[in-house]
Amino acid sequence: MQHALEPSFRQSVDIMFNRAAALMDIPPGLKEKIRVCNATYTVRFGVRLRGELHTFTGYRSVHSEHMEPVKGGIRYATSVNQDEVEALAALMTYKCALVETPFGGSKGGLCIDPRQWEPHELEQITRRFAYELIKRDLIHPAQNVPAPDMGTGEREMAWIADQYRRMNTTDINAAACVTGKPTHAGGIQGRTEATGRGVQYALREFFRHPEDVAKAGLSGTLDGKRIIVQGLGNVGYHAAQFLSEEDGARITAVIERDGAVIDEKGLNVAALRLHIAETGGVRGFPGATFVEEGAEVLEHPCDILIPAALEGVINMGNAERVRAPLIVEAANGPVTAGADEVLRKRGCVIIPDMYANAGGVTVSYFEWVKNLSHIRFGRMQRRQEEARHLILVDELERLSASHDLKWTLSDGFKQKYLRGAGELELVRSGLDDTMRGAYQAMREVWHSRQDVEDLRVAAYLVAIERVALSYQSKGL
Ligand SMILES: NC(=O)c1ccc[n+]([C@@H]2O[C@H](COP(=O)([O-])OP(=O)(O)OC[C@H]3O[C@@H](n4cnc5c(N)ncnc54)[C@H](O)[C@@H]3O)[C@@H](O)[C@H]2O)c1
Repeated sequence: MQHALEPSFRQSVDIMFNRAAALMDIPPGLKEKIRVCNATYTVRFGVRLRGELHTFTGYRSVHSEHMEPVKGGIRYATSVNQDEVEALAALMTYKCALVETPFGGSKGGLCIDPRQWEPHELEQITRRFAYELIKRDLIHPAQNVPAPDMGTGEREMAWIADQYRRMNTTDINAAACVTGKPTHAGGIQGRTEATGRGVQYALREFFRHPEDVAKAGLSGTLDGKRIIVQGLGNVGYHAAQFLSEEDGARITAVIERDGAVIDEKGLNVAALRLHIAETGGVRGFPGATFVEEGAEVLEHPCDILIPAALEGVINMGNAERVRAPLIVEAANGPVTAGADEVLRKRGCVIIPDMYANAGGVTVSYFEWVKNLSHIRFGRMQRRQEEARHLILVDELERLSASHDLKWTLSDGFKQKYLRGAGELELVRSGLDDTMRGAYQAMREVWHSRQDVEDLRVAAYLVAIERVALSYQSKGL
């Protein structure tokens, strides 16, 4: 997706890293150690399908093991290559450090168009790929824990978990070898929508700071804001759905593979998703204007642009024409280093990928912890809550009796307080807390240092500092 003369995705990430690292007082050798990708494993394997042997190429990169396990999704797309996987693995290191999930960075990919294969064929391919990675501890609960990314979801994660279990029958922590599993197979509630939910929480947090909103030339709240979304997949769909349903934003355009649909009054996101599932694209969605050249819609006027599909879509070829004052990088690397500079000079505010899409890894962390603890997430907390509220209820009843008050506590009241927090509530509040905390960390750097121009450099500064501290305290 990069513009022909631009650096590659990995080089683009390096340029962004170096821009931040240049402002830091850490030894050059350590900066270099943090920047480079530790190792990339390439595998080519054959699977007999439809009477023929098909060879597939896959990768698993480990960017940084300053903390283990390392963490990062597995992508299925024909465009997957080593450069891309290494760039994505690097972003995982910085993302995990920024939101303080105790993981190093990793990423995997398989060169495949998943739409060309039947589910049972995909299962065979996924199990074979997983076998290759498990054999080398590149999938392992204590060493390397994948998750879904573009082209994969809970179905693929369930196959990977089962493959690991078959190959490690005595590992009691087998379920923690991968996150993003279905809830009935060791997953956690709220993981599927977590990245989109995180995008919503990131935007909410941004709009809680009028000073930051003004930097983008905007004002007010999310209510009524015009949003363009590219990619109505897992991340884009949930972000668009939550922002329109719960925050009053208008999704004025959606860009997909086959083109874009526009409706200034606001698209019905759920109906559009259904239309895509039924027809394979956005073309023909009732009541909306269809544009064949979808990418051009990235340049349409709006308040917020949310690229949620591929890297490099905002590049030197179109950056000058992108009119959104605020860009939220729901995808990884949607803005190239060159475009980043152009947009920055024009005053566009970018909420960077390593923060904006960190909701997925945050809730993956909760799932991993749940799997390792072998306790339903929220159960311990619920017991504590119950104990606290029982004391409260007792106290209130005692007080009302001792003061001869003419009321007693209703059963409904008692129920409400005795219910405690369920899994989904805990996941959501944990995610919200994480997104708020990480924003505050970035914001403090952004506002307190004259030499920090934007949120991206602020995010890198926070992340690199934490990784450096981890390496320094361990010794290399
Ligand atoms: N899934 C996660 O939890 C997660 C977490 C963090 C970051 N991300 C990042 O978010 C992005 C999207 O991931 P996802 O999981 O939503 O993938 P997905 O496969 O669920 O959805 C991707 C969507 O983009 C669309 N698309 C593909 N090519 C396009 C093009 N050229 N123009 C317009 N639309 C196009 C696809 O049709 C699909 O609807 C990726 O950059 C990924 O790395 C995903």
